[in-house]
Formats: sequence, structure tokens, C-alpha cells
Amino acid sequence: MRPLIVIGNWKMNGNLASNEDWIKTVARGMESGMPSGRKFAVCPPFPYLTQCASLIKEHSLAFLSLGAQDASADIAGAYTGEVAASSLKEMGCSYVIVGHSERRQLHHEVDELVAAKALQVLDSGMTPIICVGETADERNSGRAVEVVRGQVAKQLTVLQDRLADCLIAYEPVWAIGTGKVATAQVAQDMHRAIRLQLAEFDEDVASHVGILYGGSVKPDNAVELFAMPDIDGGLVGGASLDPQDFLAICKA
Ligand SMILES: O=C(CO)COP(=O)(O)O
Repeated sequence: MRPLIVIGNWKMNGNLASNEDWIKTVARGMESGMPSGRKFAVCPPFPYLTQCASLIKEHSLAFLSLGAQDASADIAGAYTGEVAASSLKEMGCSYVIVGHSERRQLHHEVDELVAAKALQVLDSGMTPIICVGETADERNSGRAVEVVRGQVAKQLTVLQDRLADCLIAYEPVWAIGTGKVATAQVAQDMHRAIRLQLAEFDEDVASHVGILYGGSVKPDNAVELFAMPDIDGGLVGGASLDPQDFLAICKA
């Protein structure tokens, strides 16, 4: 049985004061217990990882793990501005997002680089969250499944059965930050397509990999999304900035 996983992606938001308020509020909200069989994590910007790790410890927030929003594809060396996966592990991270559409679009990251980053994350003992998803044009021209299958195929080529230790996040680009959530059925259909593609490679990998949905997940649509058989949780952007909304989604 795959656990339901809710991960907040703060993107380039937050500051020392708001982060502290957020962790305190979430700690109070989680104090009375959380639904069983679920996992939760938050991915703050790099500079706040240490602060969030110590706040999580201070508030004994056993339910909440820490993640990062990206990692380098290289182990170490002359890569100004890059952050090594091993450093993220040392800072207390359990998850690292790789290949987010904002990095693919704004920083021209391609599938091969995303796979190399995922390998570094795995080698450092963390779980990569590999993002895939089609644009509005690709969906409107009937190519959504083909595009996503292409992205997943590249990951399979490099990662092979190590994909069993990764999470995949299906994030349709047209649903990110737009308020246009994919209907639960549209999301389920793509998650199913991804799972069937994984099963063509290896049944065992397909049954192990958690496939999260991302794109305008809110407290009022999370229940329906999470009820779908192939949706194993959510990667939440905007709504994760509000601790009450994040908590509501975690409990949905
Ligand atoms: O990109 C996302 C999470 O990684 C989704 O962002 P929103 O929830 O703001 O649409």
C-alpha cells in the first residue's frame, strides 16, 4: 500500500519571521495527531533549510519532513551557485524536487539533466520528486499523454529500477499557479497512463512509485483528487504558503 504524501513547495517565498510562524502553526495543527498512512514535507528555499530544520526539531514535529527545491547534477566542484545533494542531506532534507516546470522553462533544464539530478539525490540517500507535465498547447493539440510518456521514458532510461525509490509529480503546466486545477478525472487518467508505462517496464516499480498531483491543489479540491486510485498525494505550491490551508490539505 502506497502512503499518501503531501509536500509543500514554497518556491521563492518566505522569510525568517513568516517561516517561524508557519512551523509553529503547523506544529499546533499536527499536535493532536494526523491521519495514519500519510507523510508530509515542506520545501523551503535553500537559505531557510537550516532554520526550518531546527524549528522542526524544536517543536518535535515528527510528522513533518524537510525537502529542497532543486539539487546539482554534479557531486562537487567548480559550479558557482549550485547546491550539492550531499549538502542538502546534511541540512536534514529527505526529499528534493527535480525538473520542476519552472526550472525546465526558466532555466532550460532538459530530461537528461533532470535524471542526472535525480541520481545525485538517490546517491545521497534522499527521495527525488521528479516533475513531469504538459503545457496548455500540448494538451490542446491532443499530445498530453505522448509528452508526459516521453518525459517519463527518459527517466526510466537513466534510472531504471531505481525509479522505485523516487516520487513522480504530475504537474500540468497550465494548472500551476493559475487556479485551473485539472479535474480529478483528468489527473487520474494521466496518473494511470504513467503507472501503466511504469508497469510496461516493471510491475514492481509501477506498484511502488508514488505519483503526486501538482497544480492549484487547494483545501476544497484535495479530497476529490486524493480519492483517485492512482493519485498518491499532492505537490502544493501557493496553498502551502498558508499554514492553515496546508494543514487542511494534509488532512483532506
Ligand atoms: O508548482 C506547483 C508545486 O510544485 C504547483 O503550484 P500551485 O499549487 O501554486 O499551482
